[in-house]
Amino acid sequence: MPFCKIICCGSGSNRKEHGKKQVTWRIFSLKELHSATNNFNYDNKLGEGGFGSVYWGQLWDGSQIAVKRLKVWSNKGDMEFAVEVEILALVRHKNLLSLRGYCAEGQERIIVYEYMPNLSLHSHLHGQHSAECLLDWNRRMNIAIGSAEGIA
Ligand SMILES: Nc1ncnc2c1ncn2[C@@H]1O[C@H](COP(=O)(O)OP(=O)(O)OP(=O)(O)O)[C@@H](O)[C@H]1O
Repeated sequence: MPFCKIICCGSGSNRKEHGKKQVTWRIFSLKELHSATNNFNYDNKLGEGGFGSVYWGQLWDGSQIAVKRLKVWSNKGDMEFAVEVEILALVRHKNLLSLRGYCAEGQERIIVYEYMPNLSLHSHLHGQHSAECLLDWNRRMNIAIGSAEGIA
């Protein structure tokens, strides 16, 4: 899903706050992101998608971020990067992941998002947390409607 990252598991009150606050994005330096992620340390790795690896990081002000780093520079990767940044910079919705900014230095292409704790919806539906999570049909319907609202 290249440009519509849907928030699924953040805490309710934080999500509302983020929905109202018009958080603006900015350009990050590579140095700042190295420092925030402990040099893209393996221990900070949250996961991996088609674009590249995603790392947890913390900025100087204490705020937590998720840092997605393009694995190998290519025209296709560069295009995906531009599309995702452009769209996320334009849209703000409580059910969409907020863009914190990006970094484009040399061949590095990095997208910085707000950090979403509590793992992905996929892991709650089908992964290791599906047994303990107990999502009843009511909650599943609310998630489906919330996702549809975010996409719309
Ligand atoms: N903002 C975030 N906060 C917390 N974890 C995240 C965040 N973004 C991504 N992750 C973690 O990193 C993993 C990979 O994210 P990514 O967005 O690359 O996945 P994808 O949608 O499958 O990939 P792609 O669309 O690039 O093919 C996610 O499954 C999730 O565990």
